[in-house]
Amino acid sequence: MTFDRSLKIAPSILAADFAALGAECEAAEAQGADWMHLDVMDGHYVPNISFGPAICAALRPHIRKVMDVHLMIAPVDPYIEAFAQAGADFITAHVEAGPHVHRTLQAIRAAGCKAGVALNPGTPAEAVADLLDEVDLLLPMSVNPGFGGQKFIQTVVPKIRKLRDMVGDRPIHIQVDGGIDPSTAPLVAEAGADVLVAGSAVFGKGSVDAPEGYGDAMRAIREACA
Ligand SMILES: O=C(CO)[C@@H](O)[C@H](O)COP(=O)(O)O
Ligand SMILES: [Fe+2]
Repeated sequence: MTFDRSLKIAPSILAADFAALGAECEAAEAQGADWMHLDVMDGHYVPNISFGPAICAALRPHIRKVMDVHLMIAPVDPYIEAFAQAGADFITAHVEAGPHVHRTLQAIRAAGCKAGVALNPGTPAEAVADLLDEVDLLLPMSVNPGFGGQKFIQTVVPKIRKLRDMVGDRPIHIQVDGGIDPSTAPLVAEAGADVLVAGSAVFGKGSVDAPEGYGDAMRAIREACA
């Protein structure tokens, strides 16, 4: 199958109604979401706690498309199998989260998942230069991880360009996460990102009872990038 470098929108359920997560995932997909982004936070690597593998497993039957799990946890390795068992398609770990990133990425692939590596806004693109053979996805963060609804950090734009050059023809997705909305999306898409994570810009615009707002929000992002 040819590698899909077209623009994809991955709503982050961090901004969804936690009391109705299954219905929220179904609503977002019905309204045009390409991937579903699940933010796992441990209160240690980041100063917030969200949910773990049990919630991901419970959501799997409600997600027909790509289940994209963003791990903001340290350590990572002891939990890879649990997220793979939960049904993750992509598992992304932070390059800053441990000393043996190669081992982590290889373990993700060995567990049958696609492997992603995330970089915090203060981490240079070069930090992943020696990892390109081990990854299916690069995630330069456009906010410091831990919370939704933060302001987009502009320095991610030249970093995306640099990562795009480094990737060349390799089948590696470039995902961006944090503060993505119709005003910031075109900047990152033009720089070379193909997967745009958006939390508040999608789930903040509707509800399970009024899901058309999600569709309008995703259309606005796509149109801004066209
Ligand atoms: O990983 C994270 C935050 O750490 C994200 O996935 C957020 O959930 C994005 O939220 P918005 O900035 O789009 O509201
Ligand atoms: Fe995320």
